[in-house]
Amino acid sequence: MTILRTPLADGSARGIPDATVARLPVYLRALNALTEQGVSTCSSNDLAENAGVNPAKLRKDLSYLGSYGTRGVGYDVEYLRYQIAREIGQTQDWDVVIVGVGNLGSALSAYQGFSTRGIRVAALVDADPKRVGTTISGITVSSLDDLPAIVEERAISIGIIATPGTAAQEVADRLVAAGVTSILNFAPALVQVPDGVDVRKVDLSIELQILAYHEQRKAGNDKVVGA
Ligand SMILES: NC(=O)c1ccc[n+]([C@@H]2O[C@H](COP(=O)([O-])OP(=O)(O)OC[C@H]3O[C@@H](n4cnc5c(N)ncnc54)[C@H](O)[C@@H]3O)[C@@H](O)[C@H]2O)c1
Repeated sequence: MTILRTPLADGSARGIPDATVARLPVYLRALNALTEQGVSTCSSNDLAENAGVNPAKLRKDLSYLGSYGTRGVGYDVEYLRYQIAREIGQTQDWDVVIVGVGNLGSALSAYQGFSTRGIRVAALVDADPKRVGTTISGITVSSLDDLPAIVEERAISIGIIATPGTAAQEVADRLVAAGVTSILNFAPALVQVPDGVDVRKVDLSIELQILAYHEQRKAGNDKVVGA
């Protein structure tokens, strides 16, 4: 039996390209589904099909983890789940703080799907005195001034910005000063952070614009076909 092992580039998550890291949760979801179906081993083709990616891309992605496929047998589903979960930090729970609990922040705090990914909304913070002290999704909203104490007490390293764009930089600065080292920014503003702090920006309007672009092209193509 030949064990196929590809060594890690540098043995750390930093050695894995961002695009691969972004696909790892998709593989994990596909592996979870296979486990639920009672499947214990799977080929890269099966896993790729379940994950909706090209098999060559999947094999390349898994090679960054040190792929543990067995020739003729495939991947051990349970072990691969463990490997991916470990790589993306899902073997431990991560407490996050949401800053800005208006429409979006409240909705995010109520979302049940984070917990299955090891993400726990541990604290809610807002600048509006009318919101501070209220309870949303079972969590009492704290004042922005309490952010350093909250981050320290709960050992929070991830913060979500759901404030208006005009407040985003100030909030990012406060999160970083409090000790947060990863930020998910929903506000429509770019924020500057020091080295060592990771920021990811989510912009649903850009995603929708991309779909609108494809719709426009489809409509254009239809015209050409129909002409
Ligand atoms: N990225 C996306 O895809 C996406 C989608 C929807 C909304 N948004 C953005 O998310 C943000 C929130 O949207 P919303 O509809 O929830 O707005 P909202 O007005 O309902 O809520 C904003 C909240 O932020 C609080 N806030 C303002 N300044 C603050 C500060 N300095 N510190 C802490 N809290 C502060 C306000 O008190 C309020 O509770 C906006 O910037 C909006 O543009 C992004």
